[in-house]
Amino acid sequence: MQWTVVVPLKALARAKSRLADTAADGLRPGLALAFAQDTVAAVLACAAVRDVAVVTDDPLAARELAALGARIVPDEPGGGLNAALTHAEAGVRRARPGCALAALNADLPALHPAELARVLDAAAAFPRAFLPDAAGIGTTLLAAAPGRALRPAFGPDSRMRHRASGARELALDAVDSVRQDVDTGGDLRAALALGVGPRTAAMAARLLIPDGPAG
Ligand SMILES: Nc1nc2c(ncn2[C@@H]2O[C@H](COP(=O)(O)OP(=O)(O)OP(=O)(O)O)[C@@H](O)[C@H]2O)c(=O)[nH]1
Ligand SMILES: C=C(OP(=O)(O)O)C(=O)O
Repeated sequence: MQWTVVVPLKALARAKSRLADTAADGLRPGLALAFAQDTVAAVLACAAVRDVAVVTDDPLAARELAALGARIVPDEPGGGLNAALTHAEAGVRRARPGCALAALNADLPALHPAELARVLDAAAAFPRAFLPDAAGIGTTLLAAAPGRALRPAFGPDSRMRHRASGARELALDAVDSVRQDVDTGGDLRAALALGVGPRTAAMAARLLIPDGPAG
């Protein structure tokens, strides 16, 4: 099965507020963009992915991610993450009614295309499925089979809420790069230890965070 992946991205100036103690205000937008670029580049390199739509209102991010090959959907509702995803879902399904659709966070800088393919292949067996994040509280990926609505419930305790919504929780080994979202300085170190994409590695060097396995 070939997937359309929707990646939501907040305006960079407001993004990654929980990284305030790791990256100064002047560096955080660039760091959020680097995460999104490395995430989107890995999604585009995934054999199970047909195309990528980024839903965002950020002009710089839109330009940079379109240059990588993503389609940009304006965040017209302006009503937060789940409204943005549902809006993008409607547009994608208007254009291609029979597509399989997955929502994936933009803060997965260690994302490995082969691991994403394994998660999407596993999700294909269920009407709706999701992958919990590395912390075990949130969600990094929510998938809907052709003809099924995504019904996103991202946000606080989204693992519990996606489970309660009837989506199948995927229990997979060795997909750490798809689970490792970066919300805190500790998450960033964990992602660096997994191995991040080139833009995040360059930004981490500016933050003076050593790259490679955590000691
Ligand atoms: N298009 C869109 N994307 C959003 C919105 N809110 C969050 N996102 C994206 O959804 C994913 C999870 O976002 P959050 O954890 O809520 O926000 P964050 O910027 O990553 O981090 P914090 O500011 O620390 O909460 C990230 O990819 C965000 O960029 C929104 O209102 N619109
Ligand atoms: C929005 C979510 O992500 P984060 O962990 O980045 O808040 C979520 O897990 O539902």
